[in-house]
Amino acid sequence: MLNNIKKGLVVSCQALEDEPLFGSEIMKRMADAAARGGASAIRANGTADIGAIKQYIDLPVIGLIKQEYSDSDVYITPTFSEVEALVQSGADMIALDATNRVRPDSFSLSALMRKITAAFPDQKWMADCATVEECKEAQQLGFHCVGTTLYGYTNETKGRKLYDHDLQFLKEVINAVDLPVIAEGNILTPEMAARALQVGAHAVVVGGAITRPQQITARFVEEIHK
Ligand SMILES: CC(=O)N[C@H](C=O)[C@@H](O)[C@H](O)[C@H](O)COP(=O)(O)O
Repeated sequence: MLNNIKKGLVVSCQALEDEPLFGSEIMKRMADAAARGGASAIRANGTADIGAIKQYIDLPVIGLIKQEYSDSDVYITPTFSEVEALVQSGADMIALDATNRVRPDSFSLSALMRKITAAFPDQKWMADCATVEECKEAQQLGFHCVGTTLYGYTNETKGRKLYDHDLQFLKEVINAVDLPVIAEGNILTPEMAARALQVGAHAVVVGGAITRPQQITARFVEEIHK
């Protein structure tokens, strides 16, 4: 899986229930469009979307389940039960929140990793991180790659964007770990994606700039009304 996406573009095809494109019929077509455009893999949320995409096109899928819990801010594949569902859905790699935030039931990331790697020894794991320390920790815990997915989305990193200072955070992560580093989060243009690969990212994930037309429209509207 990681070899297949090397220096490639992973397109994140996600629409939540409150978004206009919500629904597996639409997401599988979005994934088909990405495949026809040359994507090397798809990132998708939820077993319904993942199943539909895997049936419809022939690309590897990085799967996650966004699930909110009242006792935690962690919402990307927070617990064993989401992992179990993702394994059954056939996701080729599973992405989990690997931040240092408290997880549901205060179950630690290291305990969760022990449990899931024992239960599903052949599965590949991607760590969605927000800090360099979290990426280093993820490497220790046995993840196969790390992503910059949550940079700017935790209290500790609020207000920051991956593209700040010519991708400084991404470069720091690449220097700090030996694992493949996936550049993900707020990559808005082809030039930014190319730059992420140029500075050493293994692959780049682009979501909203390709698959969330409401975000794309809002950027156009903001620019023309400046
Ligand atoms: C922070 C969070 O919840 N990120 C989610 C992770 O799967 C998705 O909502 C993003 O679309 C994805 O990371 C790609 O990023 P962007 O859409 O910015 O290209």
